[in-house]
Amino acid sequence: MEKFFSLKENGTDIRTEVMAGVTTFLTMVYILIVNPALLSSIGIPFEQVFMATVISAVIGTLLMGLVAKYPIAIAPGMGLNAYFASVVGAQGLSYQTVFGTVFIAGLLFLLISVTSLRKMIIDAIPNSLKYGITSGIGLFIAFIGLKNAGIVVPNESTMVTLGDLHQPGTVLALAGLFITLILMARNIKGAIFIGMIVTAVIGYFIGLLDFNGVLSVPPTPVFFDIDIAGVFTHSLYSVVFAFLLVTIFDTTGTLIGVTEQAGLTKDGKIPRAKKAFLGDAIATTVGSMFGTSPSTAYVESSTGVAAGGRTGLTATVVAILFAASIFFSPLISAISSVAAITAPVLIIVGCFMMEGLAKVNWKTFDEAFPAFAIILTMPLTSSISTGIAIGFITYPLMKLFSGKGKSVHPLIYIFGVIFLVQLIFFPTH
Ligand SMILES: Nc1nc2[nH]cnc2c(=O)[nH]1
Repeated sequence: MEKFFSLKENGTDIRTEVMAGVTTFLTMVYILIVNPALLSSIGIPFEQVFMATVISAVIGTLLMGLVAKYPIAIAPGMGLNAYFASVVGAQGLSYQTVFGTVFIAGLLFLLISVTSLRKMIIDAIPNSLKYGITSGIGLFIAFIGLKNAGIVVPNESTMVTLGDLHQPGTVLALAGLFITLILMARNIKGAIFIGMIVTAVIGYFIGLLDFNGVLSVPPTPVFFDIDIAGVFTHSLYSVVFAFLLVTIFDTTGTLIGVTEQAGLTKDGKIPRAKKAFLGDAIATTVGSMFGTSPSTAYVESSTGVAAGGRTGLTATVVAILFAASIFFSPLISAISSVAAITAPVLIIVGCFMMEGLAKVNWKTFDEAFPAFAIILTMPLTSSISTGIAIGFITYPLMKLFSGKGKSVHPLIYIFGVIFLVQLIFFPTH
């Protein structure tokens, strides 16, 4: 094991790596609760999503640990699951058809990962768009958290307003949010997970949470409940594109951030980037076949790195813990059914995703405005793909008008025209 993971070379040992793996697992295990909660709200059977979430997290994270050998975990991303749900709800599409879009995005991602297109796309996309998109998703999921908790409600004249803070569910969500924030401010490992459990215990005693047991035989996974032809009959190309772009940007940004933090980059580059991308692409494709939205490298991996994790052993430990979770479906199912328990997580993870805004050059207006336009429109239109489109349209336009048109990669102009045509003539979600 020492040799396989080059533990000594990376200045680490088995004990540190195991502790780092446990830390990362504790910070991201909420996804096993929140992902089925979000996706079952649009009709996908809870147990199908639960098993699909475990399967994609285990496959993606194992590939990251054993093949790419990074202390980085992969699982279905927050934001993309919410976007998935909004596409199904808004257009009356079946979830099987939207799984078809994830499947095609996964295959394209596989193709891009093994060719030079990967580098070209990553190099061509400016920081304002890359980080604007991740941050916009952060606001988008935080808004969903606020709505689910009843903290923000519809209003005729202002569209949204503050909800009734006396409702039991809203009070529980606020209590859960503050408990988790206190744990995070105290740097407690697994603060999000512990916060959810404490909120669930309070919820149980005040009668908002019902559960029948903790352990059971794992549910049977559902395989290939998917409609690929529907993607073409409904022309869902912009949805495929949104899934594809977001997974590529998100994984790139997270890989750069976490490998830099771990001191694993070489001359500013990520060694074995191709293998890491392949891990994510495979997890996304397999996930769509079992029933979940696209997977991505998790920012929460930074907690394991902070605990000393430097090698693929950390990720392997995370994968083993995810695999062991399949026996806890009754407990997870009960917790997922109470929005007040999952809403604080959506709000807090939303904050994590805003981190990239620091990398946008706010002093240069033609860089700042496209990023601003993305983070403004994503939550307000409840659409990640609309936010991406607005970013890709405004960026080259701003550069052209400010006389810097030549500094923009031709690919961005092509994307800009495609998004403009799509937004005007084929508005999907
Ligand atoms: N980078 C990243 N980390 C996450 N953690 C939870 N969801 C996400 C996501 O969508 N992207």
